[in-house]
Amino acid sequence: MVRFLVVPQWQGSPAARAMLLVDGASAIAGDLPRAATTVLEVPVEAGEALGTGVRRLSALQRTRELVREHLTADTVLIGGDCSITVAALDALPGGTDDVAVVWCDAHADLHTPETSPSGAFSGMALRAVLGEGEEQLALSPGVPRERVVTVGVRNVDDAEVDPLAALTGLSVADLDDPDALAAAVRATGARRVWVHIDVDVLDPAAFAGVSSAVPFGVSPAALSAAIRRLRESIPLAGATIAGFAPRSPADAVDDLGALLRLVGAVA
Ligand SMILES: NC(=[NH2+])NCCC[C@H](N)C(=O)O
Repeated sequence: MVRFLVVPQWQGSPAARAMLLVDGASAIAGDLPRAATTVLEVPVEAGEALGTGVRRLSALQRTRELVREHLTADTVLIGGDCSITVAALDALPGGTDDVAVVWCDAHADLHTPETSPSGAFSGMALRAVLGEGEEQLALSPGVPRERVVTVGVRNVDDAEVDPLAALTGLSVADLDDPDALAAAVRATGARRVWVHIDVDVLDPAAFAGVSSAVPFGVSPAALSAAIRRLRESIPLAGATIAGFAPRSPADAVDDLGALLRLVGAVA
């Protein structure tokens, strides 16, 4: 049975109001089956960079330990900021040798501490999945780039252009074909797949509660259909739904339909 692990980490976010991610995590948690849900008590304080180029590194490390203690097979992680996926893959039962990673996100998240405009770890999260960047946080071994598929990335900083081009990427329009994602992941040869969803991959017209909205995203229906089709050919190793940052409880209610649709697709 699927377990939900709610990780209200905000310290990886570059947003001015990053703490809205904590509200987003609890709004989602309130709609999950209680018996299958664990809410982690992550640090509330900001933490320190400890001489690295990653802001709030100490808090991120503490949360990573907590994820390691609680992650089981078949876990759906609920964020929080999107860097919690790195913690999950680091602790994944069975390791990542047979795992493909599908990164659904408006942003490429391919910075290193040297290139990051913000010092926020969420902007470095996919790079850390590849095993690069700050070594205290990067996966070791990383997931080889041949086993990473990006979906809906459309806000790319200059330093991210080359590393993004080295990955297989599906555009928003590519998802018009509901089989495209399954085919791309099958081509990696992986036997399991981790699906990472930052909700900013969705179109802002369909989903408002994100810290930095990027126009021309995917529809909740197209993304859910692609994930369901994917799961018919490759089993999930787990999934992440991150980046929900509602401005108010009333706004959170507006987005819950789309969120539950995504939860239904991965759980
Ligand atoms: N998944 C996200 N919300 N990423 C935000 C990254 C924004 C920007 N590229 C940075 O590194 O600061």
